[in-house]
Amino acid sequence: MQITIALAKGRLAEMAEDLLERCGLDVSELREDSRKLVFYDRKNDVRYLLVKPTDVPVYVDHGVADLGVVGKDTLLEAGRPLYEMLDLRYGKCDICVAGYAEKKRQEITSAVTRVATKYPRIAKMYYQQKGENIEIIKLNGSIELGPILGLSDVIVDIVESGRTLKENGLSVLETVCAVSARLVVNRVSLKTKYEAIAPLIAKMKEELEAEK
Ligand SMILES: Nc1ncnc2c1ncn2[C@@H]1O[C@H](COP(=O)(O)OP(=O)(O)OP(=O)(O)O)[C@@H](O)[C@H]1O
Ligand SMILES: O=P(O)(O)OC[C@H]1O[C@H](OP(=O)(O)OP(=O)(O)O)[C@H](O)[C@@H]1O
Repeated sequence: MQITIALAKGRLAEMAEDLLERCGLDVSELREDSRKLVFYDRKNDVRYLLVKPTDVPVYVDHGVADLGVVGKDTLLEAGRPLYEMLDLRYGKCDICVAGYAEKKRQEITSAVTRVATKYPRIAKMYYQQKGENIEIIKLNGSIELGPILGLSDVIVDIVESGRTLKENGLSVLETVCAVSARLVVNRVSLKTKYEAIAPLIAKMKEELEAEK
């Protein structure tokens, strides 16, 4: 029974390949420098799709992929009804509210806090919880520019080392949540392909335990 795994391209790809390899899967096709988007491990009857991180939850939710590997940030933002099976413990970072430190923040004059972010859903949920009214300004990258250019008061973005913030004169003001890569499964696939999926999840769990 073939299973399809959607993998996020970019930062998280290599670590996902390493983990799959340690679980006995053949990822050699994935490691080839090609422009292909679909890869196979024919021996283990696994098909891999290499897609944009934000598209991983889409493929898994639609059942085109049975499993997916993607960051918790992307999952929260997608808000799709997937089963999150494992915390893979790599790709670690935080989602934070960042901006100018207190002194400069007092200079903010806008009535409603303007929040620049690539994560409108997460930002909305976070401020709703706090009972604060905000205006979201959706950006797709270089989010730190928001407060610098006065486009926004703060940002909600990923912080890993903190270097980008520091080099742009900004600081973490609040931590929204911790992020790491997760294994997600389509709800129907978990039932219909249980015999193929369960051993793979068990093996991944074993590998992650051995790492501790
Ligand atoms: N320093 C970091 N910056 C951004 N993402 C990080 C960082 N550290 C870990 N991650 C994780 O890696 C994922 C982002 O990977 P990547 O940067 O390849 O994609 P992206 O820039 O969001 O995608 P796209 O190419 O679609 O813009 C995030 O969703 C997050 O889970
Ligand atoms: O705390 P740090 O280690 O500096 O990492 C955080 C930075 O990395 C990410 O940007 P990315 O490199 O994905 O570029 P982007 O601005 O295009 O999103 C994120 O949006 C921050 O800007």
